[in-house]
Amino acid sequence: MQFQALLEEIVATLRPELGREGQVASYIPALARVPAAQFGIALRTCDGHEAQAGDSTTPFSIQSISKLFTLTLGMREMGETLWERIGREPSGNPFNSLVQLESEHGVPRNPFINAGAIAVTDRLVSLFDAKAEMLTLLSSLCEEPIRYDEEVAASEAATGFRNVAMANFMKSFGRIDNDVAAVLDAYFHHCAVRMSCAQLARAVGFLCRDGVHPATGQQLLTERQARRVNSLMLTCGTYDAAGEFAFRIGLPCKSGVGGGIVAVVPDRLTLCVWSPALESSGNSLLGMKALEMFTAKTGLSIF
Ligand SMILES: NC(=O)CC[C@H](N)C(=O)O
Repeated sequence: MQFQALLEEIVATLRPELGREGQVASYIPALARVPAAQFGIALRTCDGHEAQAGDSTTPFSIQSISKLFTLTLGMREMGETLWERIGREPSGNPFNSLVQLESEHGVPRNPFINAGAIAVTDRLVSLFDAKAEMLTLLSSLCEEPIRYDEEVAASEAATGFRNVAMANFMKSFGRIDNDVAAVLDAYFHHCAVRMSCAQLARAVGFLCRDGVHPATGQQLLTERQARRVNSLMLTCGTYDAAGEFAFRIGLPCKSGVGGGIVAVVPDRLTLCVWSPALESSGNSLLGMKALEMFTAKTGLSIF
């Protein structure tokens, strides 16, 4: 299949729509300054062929896409015990909602909402330097150094009132072991990783290869764990728009409020789209359109 030509066609079709609809995330001041009129797309097949178009090498804030890698580290280190403190059900609520936490005794619905990622991060902080470990994993998957955007991390720390509330609330139920400030410092940094579409398409490659690290050939997750990450992406990866994503796109996806979305076609390829303007649930508007075009034109879907 001519993926390069297809990605160029998608960029050419959607470019005229840039800046017309949606809003750049404004609740994190450092993200509010990102110019909306940018759009990139990149893919990598399981056997290592890459294609990319538009602003595919421009680094952006990966935000909640980091929750995928936080979960990967948690599953790799803890196996089944990870699920003692985190559920596996879609929340049907915004990613930063607190409402279910009270009646559900501080156990977040899933690892892909903020509360869930904070709970997984707490487990990682108990094991190692979670900030360093994240960069080690991402740099190894991308085969080049990956770094934090300290300005974004500081901006989140200064304004992340809901995340502070959530972490303290979970701590009050005895669900957070470590100092809340230390857990949030790691969480905010993870959200503030800077990567491009091309790097992200490569970094999630293990999810279309049954958990095998694309560069080293090592088993990062077991085949069963990789399948489970994909199923969680489908049901929970795009917050309260997960149903809409399954309906329109039909692929496991994980989004972030920086405007990036990664998607997996199991056993075939991984892709990443980026455009900063978001719809009301916090997913990239043009990113969703691009993925919809991609699946419509290729017929690739898990259904
Ligand atoms: N959906 C997102 O990308 C949210 C991540 C953001 N850093 C937050 O904690 O609010």
